[in-house]
Amino acid sequence: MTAVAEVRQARPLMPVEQALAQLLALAEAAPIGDAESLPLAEAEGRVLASDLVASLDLPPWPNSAMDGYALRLADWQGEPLPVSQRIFAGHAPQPLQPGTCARIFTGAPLPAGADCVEMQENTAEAEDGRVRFLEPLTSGQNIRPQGQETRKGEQVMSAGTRLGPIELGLAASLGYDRLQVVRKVRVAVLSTGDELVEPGLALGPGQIYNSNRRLLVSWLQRLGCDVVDAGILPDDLARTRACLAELVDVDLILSTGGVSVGEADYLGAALREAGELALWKLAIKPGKPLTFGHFQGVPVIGLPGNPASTLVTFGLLTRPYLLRRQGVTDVTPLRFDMPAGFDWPKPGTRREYLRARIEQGQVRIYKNQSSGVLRSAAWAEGLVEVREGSTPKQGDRVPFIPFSELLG
Ligand SMILES: Nc1nc2c(c(=O)[nH]1)N[C@H]1C(S)=C(S)[C@@H](COP(=O)(O)OP(=O)(O)OC[C@H]3O[C@@H](n4cnc5c(N)ncnc54)[C@H](O)[C@@H]3O)O[C@H]1N2
Ligand code: MOO
Ligand SMILES: [Mg+2]
Repeated sequence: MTAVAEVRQARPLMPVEQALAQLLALAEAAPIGDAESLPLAEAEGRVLASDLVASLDLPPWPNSAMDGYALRLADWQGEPLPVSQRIFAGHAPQPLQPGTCARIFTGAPLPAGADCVEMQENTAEAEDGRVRFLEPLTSGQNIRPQGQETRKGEQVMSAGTRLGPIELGLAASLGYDRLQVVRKVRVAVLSTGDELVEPGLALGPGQIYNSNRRLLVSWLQRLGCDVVDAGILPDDLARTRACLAELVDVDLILSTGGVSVGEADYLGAALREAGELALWKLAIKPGKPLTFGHFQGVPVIGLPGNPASTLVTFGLLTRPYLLRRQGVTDVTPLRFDMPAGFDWPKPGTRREYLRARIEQGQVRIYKNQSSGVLRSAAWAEGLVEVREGSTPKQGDRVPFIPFSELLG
């Protein structure tokens, strides 16, 4: 059968879960093995290459959780105690003199011999500057013990953790100024289509502006990828082959357009020729013709050209693939079950991802869900998932995936 005859054949659509599982398995088979050491300031968005082990106890010594007074409980018989020292954060205390208390401030080291801190609001000044404790006291109160957060030698983050502000803060709290991270994934972005013109230039007849390139390049940069802009590729089989053959030193070729069954859709043909088309046609809407293959050993993901299809298939399938190649285990976006603020009477044969937002606690969908309408996504705050065959009605709970789960 010729390639053209083959693509004209109807074939069953692959369920989204199955496609994702296959993509993740392919990602695991091609891990980005190299690591580099980076200062914390440059590590945001990157993936930890090795487990991070605490090099010290945290906190390194017992300290006060309150501004107040430290004392030894056994020294207190209900009478006011004299103050024998003042201890500020960042300063070393003297051992506590028996029969006295110490003025102490939040974060200051507890003096040896003290086993209790009382907040100043529960004290009163007595004669000679002594301190009267007004409430019952218990041993250990308001003390943050040494190692309460982390013990030296304990694993605090595992390889494959993505480093955001919180993880970087945690590494800093343990004194790390550099981390071993997986090297950046190199992704070539290719926009296919005779109709495409870059913004800023004049449009000729039949032309439109290339929006997918900007969307993908910005998104990939957020994901910590090294982007190679491979420009616009005209709809031509020979040019497609030649272009793919040049992109040899990348980890992934990510193209848009040219994956459906039109006579100017050449990406699938080029991959089919090269004998390595692993995935094509998914039960997803938008995004059905998503394509995965290899060209001369380099993985290629062909996203459908319609901008909303590009967005959905990048967010739900390509993003997890790229993260898994860096060793990230948890690549599943959170979904929140929310009451539908719409009726969906017609059951579909593909899993639909509708551009939606939350209004008054309900999921509302954009009026025009055409895959060519990127404005729907700009209006939206996320995607609502409608499963194959299901017909949610007003008030039924539907899974909502916020864009914030996908964009970073
Ligand atoms: N006979 C059939 N036709 C189509 C089918 C089908 O099953 N049978 N599927 C439709 C679906 S679903 C989709 S999605 C599209 C996917 O098409 P391609 O991936 O081949 O993309 P193109 O045909 O090249 O372009 C589609 C659409 O998107 C616009 N586009 C492309 N690239 C960009 C870009 N970088 N920036 C902005 N807009 C872009 C392009 O102009 C087209 O309008 O196929 C359906 N057809
Ligand atoms: O699957 Mo296409 O992406 O609906 O327009
Ligand atoms: Mg097409």
